[in-house]
Amino acid sequence: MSWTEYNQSIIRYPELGFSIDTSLMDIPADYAAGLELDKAFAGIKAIEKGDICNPDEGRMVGHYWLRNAELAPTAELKADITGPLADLKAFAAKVLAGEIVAENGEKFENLLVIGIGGSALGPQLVYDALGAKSPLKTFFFDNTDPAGIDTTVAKIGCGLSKTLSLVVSKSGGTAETRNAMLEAKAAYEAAGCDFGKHTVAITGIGSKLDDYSKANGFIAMFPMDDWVGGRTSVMSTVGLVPAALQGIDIDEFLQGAADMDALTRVDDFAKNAGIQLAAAWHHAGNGKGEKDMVVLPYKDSLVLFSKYLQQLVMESLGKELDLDGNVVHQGIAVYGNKGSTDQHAYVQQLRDGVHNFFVTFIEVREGRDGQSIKVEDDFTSADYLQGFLRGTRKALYQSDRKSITISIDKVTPRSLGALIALFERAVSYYALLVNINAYHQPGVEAGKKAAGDFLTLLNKVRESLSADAQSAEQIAATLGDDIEDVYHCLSHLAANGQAKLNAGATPAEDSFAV
Ligand SMILES: O=P(O)(O)OC[C@H]1O[C@](O)(CO)[C@@H](O)[C@@H]1O
Repeated sequence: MSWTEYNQSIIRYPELGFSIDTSLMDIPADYAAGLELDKAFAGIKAIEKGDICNPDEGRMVGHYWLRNAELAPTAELKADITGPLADLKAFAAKVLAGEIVAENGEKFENLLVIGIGGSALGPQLVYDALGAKSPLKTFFFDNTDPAGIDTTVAKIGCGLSKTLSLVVSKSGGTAETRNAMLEAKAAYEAAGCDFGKHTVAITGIGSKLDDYSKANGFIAMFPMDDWVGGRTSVMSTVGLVPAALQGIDIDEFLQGAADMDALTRVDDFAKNAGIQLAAAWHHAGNGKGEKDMVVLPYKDSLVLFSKYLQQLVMESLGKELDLDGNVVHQGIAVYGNKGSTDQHAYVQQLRDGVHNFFVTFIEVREGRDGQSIKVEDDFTSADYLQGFLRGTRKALYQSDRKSITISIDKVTPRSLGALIALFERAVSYYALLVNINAYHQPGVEAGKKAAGDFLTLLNKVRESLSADAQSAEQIAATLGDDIEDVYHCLSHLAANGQAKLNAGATPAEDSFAV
């Protein structure tokens, strides 16, 4: 790759301390000409002006308005953004000033965020990246795993009485979040505390959670709008309530995103990092996601960015049908962790093994805030980190492995907001280029339904247990259900003290009794 090509491939936004270098993607100069760029630019405008761009759910797609309420298509929608923003800032200020306190009159010292998917990943990323000096130590329940919940409760320990909980669910009906909330309630009650007096809801108006919050005397409820998707909700009340409570400058966070939005909505391919990122993904995977995206931030505080992008990209782009109903099985698989840590893990395969990916490096130019010691005569730890990034990038390219490098000066609310906005925009553009709805998630419903079927069967199996040991086959014959499904119910009951297992040599020879 020549110096000239590097200069032609890089886009720099000095006002954001940002650059993106696609030179190592080897994109032919005329590649963009073969893409439906006009459709993508027109599509983004339709999204931002409030068309129903999530047709399957009949919803607008409004996350771009969250950082610039002036863009909202009506005064009412604008007020739905600015009102809660002012309220949440006032609320956070009162909590941090000790004006809103725990039931025992003490200042809150901890925060427990209860949510899953888009209702957890954004707050987790923001806290990890920016929350080092948070006045509220923050914990998460992001699953229905009781052992995980126990571990977190043990970590909070006697601090539970000074812990403010946020229950976050757009739909207000997500089973994992409901379960985790009830587990939290039980933990507060075991500590002699009233759950409602320590808890805030963030949910859609009129949802089950909204009703529950009123019935249980929650401290407050912050609304979430149906035109914001879970995976793009970090700049709504979902991400901003916890961030404000953590003392993070949410105005800067929103401004970074607004600035990136402004720079990536221009109809000029040469200047638009969002459409160029989408085009790079398109080229890498032949418009069909044939290559996975490995995300490698060389900065510990961005370790969750790969996980965050995994939901943003895969839940948005992983679709069976296109907008015309054709079966397309679109998507881009995303995984990653951080550099240079991963150099001592899977980078070996990236360099030498199966060639099914491209890398997105995230470079943070400043090593640390402050002076560094020399770890060798001439070098600091930051020199090494930079050396490993540049070295890995080059070594991969020498073995024909492509990469994008995105650089920011440092991890700040502003740069994180800009990074998130860049990827949100690239996802929108990519979806427009390949003609899919990026804003629904029908596939998730199949798993939820199957889980419901399992629970129904679990009840039936539990009731059919008797003092006489029976095999899965016998119980399945009585119930008229699938033997393997019945067997898994029996195994689960036995592992959780609700059935007695007489182990045989094979699952068919196992038998179960009450
Ligand atoms: O905020 P909710 O409604 O609890 O949903 C949580 C997550 O579940 C999903 O709807 C998928 O089931 C995600 O899109 C979403 O982020």
